[in-house]
Formats: sequence, structure tokens, C-alpha cells
Amino acid sequence: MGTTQRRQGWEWRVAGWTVRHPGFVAMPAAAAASVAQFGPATVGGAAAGALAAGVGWYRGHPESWEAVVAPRLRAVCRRWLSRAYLGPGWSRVVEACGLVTVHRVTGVMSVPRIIRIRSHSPSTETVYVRLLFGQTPKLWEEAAEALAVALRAERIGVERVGPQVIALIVQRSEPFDQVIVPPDLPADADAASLGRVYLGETEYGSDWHAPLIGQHWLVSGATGSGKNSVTWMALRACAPLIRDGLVRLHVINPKGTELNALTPVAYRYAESDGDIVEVLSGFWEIMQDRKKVLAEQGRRTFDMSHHTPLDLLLVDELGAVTGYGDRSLTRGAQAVLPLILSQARALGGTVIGALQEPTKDVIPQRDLFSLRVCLRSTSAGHPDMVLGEDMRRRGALADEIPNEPGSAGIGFVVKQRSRTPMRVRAAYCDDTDVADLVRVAGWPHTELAATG
Ligand SMILES: Nc1ncnc2c1ncn2[C@@H]1O[C@H](COP(=O)(O)OP(=O)(O)OP(=O)(O)O)[C@@H](O)[C@H]1O
Repeated sequence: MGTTQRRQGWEWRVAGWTVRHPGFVAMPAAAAASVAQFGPATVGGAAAGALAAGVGWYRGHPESWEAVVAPRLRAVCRRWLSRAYLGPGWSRVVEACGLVTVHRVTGVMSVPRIIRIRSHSPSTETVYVRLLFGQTPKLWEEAAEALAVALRAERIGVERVGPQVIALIVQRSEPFDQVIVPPDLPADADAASLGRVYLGETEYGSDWHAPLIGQHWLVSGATGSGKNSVTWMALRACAPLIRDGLVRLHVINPKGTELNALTPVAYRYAESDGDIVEVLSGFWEIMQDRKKVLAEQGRRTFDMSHHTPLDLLLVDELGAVTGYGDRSLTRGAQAVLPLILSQARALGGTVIGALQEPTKDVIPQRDLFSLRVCLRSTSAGHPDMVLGEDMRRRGALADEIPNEPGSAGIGFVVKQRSRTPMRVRAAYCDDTDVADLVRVAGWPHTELAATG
């Protein structure tokens, strides 16, 4: 086929645009047809009625308006009123960031097309883009910082959506400007759901949930980043189950701070090196016994019951326990912790570990933690270390979360399906909430609480 320097005719380009955006033709056409059919007064009356209904909805039921209408309205405004996403503006942005291609012979510039925009929260929008022939998602990941400057965004994450399609997560401002208040404690064991524990909110304005049963969680963050808020939210979900003996807490608290509030409700509690090794070994023995019980019962999966409760191991300062603590401690911990992490999930053992400095030697078997949360970190290498390779480049800028009290509890997790980082904020339990939790979880058999 020959090569020409002529561009495609404008009428073809207009026709293509119209096919891609049928609403722009269909809506005026429908309005004109309605006026012709029913007369301007009837159509005007219907439009005024619809407007009044919209205003009524906006004023009368803000929650459903925010959930249903606001994201759509925001998306339309961003798409068609923001100059950055309109034809020439978007071309300028992607050209400046080196994301266009230029035909070798004709010199015609091809611009990646915006397929659609979604805006689930006022601070964040998701821009779906069709890649040009020869482009890779990685190219866009590498240009993310330049794109953020060009679009005047705080952060841009790049998510692979499908063949030739990526989503740019454009964070315009901090989505979390308020402390998130935890929901009420579950009234009884039936109301507690460990398959879907409420942890806080996501940058899209939706609730952040994670399963606890059959999982291990890892929370990493610099000092003062709010690591314990994730642990407290897990414990809130468990409170009535702890009271009823369906969940048992094994608490390892080398720093001796904050988690010591759990002493009255812990099944086992340890602060000193010797006690820590003993609690870890005891936990592993329980798991081995559980293996026998399940085998005797001919069961392959664990069901929470009084006979086989969920054993929840909380390890504050995992780094000290596995890495930089006294040798007798780290050697003892390393003898059993990898076994616990690899085998306990199916046996009704769950681990929640918190650490400050995520390095290879202090995170034992990172991939065995199914939920990994990276709160504010002190190094650009930490997000990848905790969340997985390339996560910082895809937008998990945990090292850029400001070091100030207003940012505590904010961090990143990885969306399971798309392997993309998502900004989240954990709800915050203050001292009164912790006291309530301990009161509700108050276990009648505290005399069994062992070490510590
Ligand atoms: N989820 C949250 N939302 C809002 N503020 C929070 C949240 N979590 C903690 N904070 C605030 O941040 C402060 C520090 O939190 P916290 O001590 O739990 O951090 P940390 O990561 O456990 O620190 P360290 O490693 O030093 O123990 C708390 O006193 C509280 O005021």
C-alpha cells in the first residue's frame, strides 16, 4: 500500500467522533423531536419537573445523591469542562510527556484517546485511555510524574485494565481530610463478620474492607504513621467473639506500649524476649494440635467454634522480633514464625504484624501476608518492599505522605484483581474506643491469660 502525506478528511474525523460520542447528537435530536411532537410548553414543563426532582433528591437525600448522581456529574464536568482532557489540551499534555507517536513519513501525530472518565470521589478521577500502537503501560508508568505535573495532580497511578487500555488514577488533592470514626462495635457474635472487616475508607469514597479469617495482615509505616489503627479495627470486629471464646488473642508487644491495653482480654501476652519466644512456640503447638483435630474429624478446612477457636497472633514491631532484636529472640522467632505464616491460615491461625522498617530480613515471607498495608514510609524503597515490585511507580507514593499528625492512618494497599495501589485511610480508635473494645471483649476466663 502506498504512503500519502495527506491527512484523513475532516468530515471523516467528525463522523468518527460522533460515533464515539453518540450522546452529543442523540440528545439534541431527541429534544428537537420532542418539541416538534409535543410542543415547547410540554417539553419545557417536563424538563422543569426533572430539574425540580433532581434538586429535591440533592437536598432531600444527600447520601444516595453522593453515591449515584455526584460521580456521574463530576465525570461529565471533568471530561467536558476541564481543558486538560478536551482535544487540544489533552494533546498538549500527552505530547509534552512524550506519550504521542509521530508517523515517520507523513509526520502525522497520533494522540492516545480518552475512552471515559469516572470520578468516584471529589479528589480523584480515573481516566481510561486507549494506548497507541507500540505503547506499553510501562511507558505510561515512567511518565507518571511528568503527567502529574502537566495535569496539576498530586499523584498519578497507572493501572492496566485490558488489552490496549490503561486507567490513570489522578489524585487532585488529599482525599482524606478528616479522621474516620469507627462504626459501632458488633453487638454479639452473630453480628461480627470476620470475612469482611471494616477498616476505613478508600480514595474512591467507598468503605475499605478486608477478610481476616484465613488471612495474614502486614502493616508497615514509620513511627507515628498510625499502624495500630488497622489492628484495632480488626479487634473491634472480633470483640464479641473474643468474649464468647471464639477468638483467642496472642499478643506480642516488645515495645510494651498501646497494645498493653489488651492484657485483660489476651489469651497469651508477652513483652520480654523469653516470653515472646514462648508465645510464638505455644501458638505453633496449637496449630499442630489443630492439624490433628481436623484430621481426626476428617475435615480439611477450619470452622470457627468453641472447640476450634480462631487464634489471632498480633505482633507489634515485627522487625525487632525477626530482625534486629536480641539474637536469642530472633533465632527463636525465626524457628517458628515462617512455619506459622505458611501453615496456620488453613488451621484457624491468623497473624497481624506491624513493622517500621521493611527490609528483606525483617519481613519473613512477605507474600504469605494476603493484606499488606504501606502507611507513611521514610524511604522510596519501602512501598515496593511491602506491596510488591513496581507498586511505587504505579502510584503507591507512601514516602510522599506528609509527616504530620493529620496524615496518620493514610497509606496504600494493592487492589487484588488489578494489582494496582489504592490510597486508603484506616478509621481511628481513640482511648475511649479502645476501652469500649476491651470492655465488650472482656472474657470471663481471664485467669487463663498466661505469660506476661
Ligand atoms: N487512623 C488514624 N486516623 C487519624 N489519626 C490517627 C490514626 N492512627 C493514629 N492516629 C494519630 O497518630 C498518632 C500516632 O499513631 P500511632 O502511635 O498509632 O502510630 P504508630 O505507627 O503505631 O507509631 P509507633 O510505631 O511509634 O508506635 C496517634 O496518637 C493518633 O493521634
